[in-house]
Amino acid sequence: MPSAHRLPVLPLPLPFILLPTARLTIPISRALADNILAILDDSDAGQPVLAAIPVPVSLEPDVAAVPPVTANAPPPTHGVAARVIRLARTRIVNSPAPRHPYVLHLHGLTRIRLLQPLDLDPSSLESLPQHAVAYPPADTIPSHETVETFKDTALKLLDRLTKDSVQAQRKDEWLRVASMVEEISDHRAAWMADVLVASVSGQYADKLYFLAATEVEDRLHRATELFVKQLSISEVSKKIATAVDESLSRQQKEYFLRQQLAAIQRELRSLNNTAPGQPGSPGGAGIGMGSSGSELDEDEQADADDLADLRKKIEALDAGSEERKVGVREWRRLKRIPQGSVENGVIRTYLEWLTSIPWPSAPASQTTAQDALMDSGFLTKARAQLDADHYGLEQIKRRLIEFLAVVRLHAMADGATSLTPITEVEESMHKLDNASSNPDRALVPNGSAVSRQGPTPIEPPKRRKGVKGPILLFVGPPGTGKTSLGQSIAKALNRPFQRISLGGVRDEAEIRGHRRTYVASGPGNIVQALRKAGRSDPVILLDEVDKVGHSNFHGDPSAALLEVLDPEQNHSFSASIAHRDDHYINVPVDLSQVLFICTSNTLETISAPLLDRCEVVELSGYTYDEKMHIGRRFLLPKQIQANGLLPSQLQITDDALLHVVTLYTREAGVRSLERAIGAVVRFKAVEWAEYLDAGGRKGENGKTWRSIVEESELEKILGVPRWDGEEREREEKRGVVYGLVVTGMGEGGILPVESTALPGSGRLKLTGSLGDVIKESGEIALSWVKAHAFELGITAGRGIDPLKVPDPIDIHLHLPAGAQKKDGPSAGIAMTCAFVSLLSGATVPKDIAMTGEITLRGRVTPVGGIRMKVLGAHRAQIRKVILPWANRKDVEHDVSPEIRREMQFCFVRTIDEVLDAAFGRGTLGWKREAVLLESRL
Ligand SMILES: Nc1ncnc2c1ncn2[C@@H]1O[C@H](COP(=O)(O)OP(=O)(O)OP(=O)(O)O)[C@@H](O)[C@H]1O
Repeated sequence: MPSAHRLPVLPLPLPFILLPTARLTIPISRALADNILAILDDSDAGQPVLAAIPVPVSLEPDVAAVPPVTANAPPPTHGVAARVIRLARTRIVNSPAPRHPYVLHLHGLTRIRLLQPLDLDPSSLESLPQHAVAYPPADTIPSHETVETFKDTALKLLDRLTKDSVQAQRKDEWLRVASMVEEISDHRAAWMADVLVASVSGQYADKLYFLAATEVEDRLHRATELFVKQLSISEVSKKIATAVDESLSRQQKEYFLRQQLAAIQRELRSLNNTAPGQPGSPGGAGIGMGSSGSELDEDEQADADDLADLRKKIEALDAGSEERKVGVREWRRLKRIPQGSVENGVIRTYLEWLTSIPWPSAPASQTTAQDALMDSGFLTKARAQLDADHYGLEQIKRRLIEFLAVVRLHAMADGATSLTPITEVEESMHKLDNASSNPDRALVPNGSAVSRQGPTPIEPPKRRKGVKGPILLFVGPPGTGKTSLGQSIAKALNRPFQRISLGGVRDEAEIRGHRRTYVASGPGNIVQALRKAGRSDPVILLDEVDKVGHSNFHGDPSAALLEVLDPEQNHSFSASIAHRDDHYINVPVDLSQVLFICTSNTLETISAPLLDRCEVVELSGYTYDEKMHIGRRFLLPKQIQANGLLPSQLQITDDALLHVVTLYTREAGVRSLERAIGAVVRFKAVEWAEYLDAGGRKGENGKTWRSIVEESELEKILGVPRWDGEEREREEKRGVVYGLVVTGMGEGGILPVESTALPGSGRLKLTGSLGDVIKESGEIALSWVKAHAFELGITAGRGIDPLKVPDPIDIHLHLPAGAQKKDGPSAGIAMTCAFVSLLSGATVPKDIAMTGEITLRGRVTPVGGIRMKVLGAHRAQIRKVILPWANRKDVEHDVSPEIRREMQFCFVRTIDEVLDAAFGRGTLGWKREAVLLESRL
């Protein structure tokens, strides 16, 4: 270096390095900044030039002073002359003062060399010692080959950098540099080398080595070496990245290949199955990978099979239908979502539900149901079915046959070209029914009754839209055959039967399903029933509709139920299909083909809108006689079969059965009778088994086997009779009268009305969980008795309060079974009789029971539940019932002739008549003229 000059030396600590043409920003200490400022102040030119010399000393005191890469590096004498562009103070808010609070911006100008190596004492790094520097000679023109090699390598490196750049802007920059390199002339090549080496990343030592190259030729060689090294580094990293990528895609490839393999195995297996003649063929054995595979492979296989099944089911859905669209959409989502994820499972479950619902479009077996309806002998067969399953219930069976006839007419009207309004059809049905009292005659749609022996063949309709009719509501106590009647209707219609228990349903979602956003969501019970039925036209029995919850924070289940029982669809011939949504399925589900039947124990708690949609069919309960028949003809054979005996192996005598019916059960239905008969049959089955075990001769205790069950054996089998002596315990007592009630379960029975007098001040006390209406009835009854105390012979003169004279008393009236709530006006006459009995001393016989509402003027007005009450009274062995005159028609219509024959009915209009009927004429000291006189007043 020929010329020498003195410059302040700025040591560049590790890892900073500045090349000619490049720019650099470094943090510096306050002391160094002060020194630079001092130079700036002295400088005339404004931007002083420093000698920037890279030194192997770190800015951070704890970093090793000389890193290994620089161990063989030349001593710190080489650097660049750098112009100070800017000195600034860094501002970091709320932070302690940094050790290097200033930043210095430098611009590299040209290579220089210190004539004396720099002292690496740390204190000298803070000062700017003046050093003598030498400038290199002016650049010569390098050889063309050297330039070409340099350009070649540089372009390769630039190409790699362009390819590896992720950002588009960076790519463009590299491309621009590459085009510059291509066009650079030989004498500018060395300058280009400085620019490129400053721009590409490289190791500190390599750059230091490059900086020290003062000769042009040498500089280009060193730059080429550096590029080659850089290129190989980036190629190696690329290779590593590709290798990682490849290993990932190999896994994917393996997965797809496995899937294909599974599909091929499946196909081969089905081929083998269809060619039973060559099960052991070499080809087949060779391919039989399934046999050598583990059970884990089988699991995978089963999973793939399930998916294939699901796909087939979606493809089987009617093209263009809503369910198909949703199915396809969800299937696509399923394919996108990784297997084993929660979402995947959720979609699969949904698709399984969606495809398992019997959509009307599916190739359904409704034809069988339709054929059954179109069969001209349909009603005869239906009647036979009802008779085969149920004893008695004549009126109900007649009503059901009417119902089925309407269903049939609807089905046929659907197929007819002009649609008849439902009312007309129903009217014609009723006319037909009235015209034809002959049970041997069946109803046909053309409005005439014809003999069953020669039914007119009916032309099947061209179009089939399912069958409709009013919604039946069976109301009655438990065990009276509501469910089994529903089953018989389903059998008659040749449709599947499903029962949905609505008792205690509080959550709307139980009917409508949960939205799919809920974890473990699923469809509602209507859709579940449809799936179980496997057809879109089942008979669905909605059990205990009276016990469905009303609006609460879980929604409104009764409103959801109403929607299911949409009257629009059930009371019209409209061809439109009523759709009801299930929140989970979220595709309109067509319920127009479903025949809904509801059951309930009582009408009281059913909401009015629901009641409005239903045709009520009341089942009141059975008499002893009917129970005997049901027991013998239906329940006993059923139990014998259920317990594995033969009819010849067990007989129950009439006396024994009557004993069971009367003394072991008292309910309106036959459920406990069925249980009791079941217990008897099981007892005998055990005896029979023991008898067989003992060699077929002697049974338990050495007795021989007896197939006949007699009355005397019952106590041993069923225990002490529950109702034995109940009648005997009933007493004819002053102040006690028997009323008639219907319980919340719809069961009729008798209820004692007890009254007693105790010292007091003329007050009435009423107990027994009584509601307001029944309490008011009690007050009316007492007021009437007080007002007529003289006429009844209770007081010696008019205007005397029997509760004050001769002694002041209180009356306490109680209705037992205090835990059960009681209300209603029907105990009016019973309470009046109880007060009269208590105050007059006359008693009402214990086999008399009564029901009826009273008015203050002494009139008796009608009450409900007569049939249930009368049946209950009959079961309780009451001989005489006192009923309001206006209820006469109920007894005539609803009470069977046997019961009417066995019991005495007194229909009364006034309390006078009640008292005569209850106490017997002449028992009370009536002063009737006075009553008449008062009546006239
Ligand atoms: N008239 C009848 N003839 C023959 N069997 C009958 C008759 N009535 C009821 N049963 C039988 O009594 C049993 C109980 O009847 P079912 O289950 O239909 O009663 P339910 O009214 O539906 O009772 P719940 O209200 O408790 O559901 C059944 O086995 C049924 O077959």
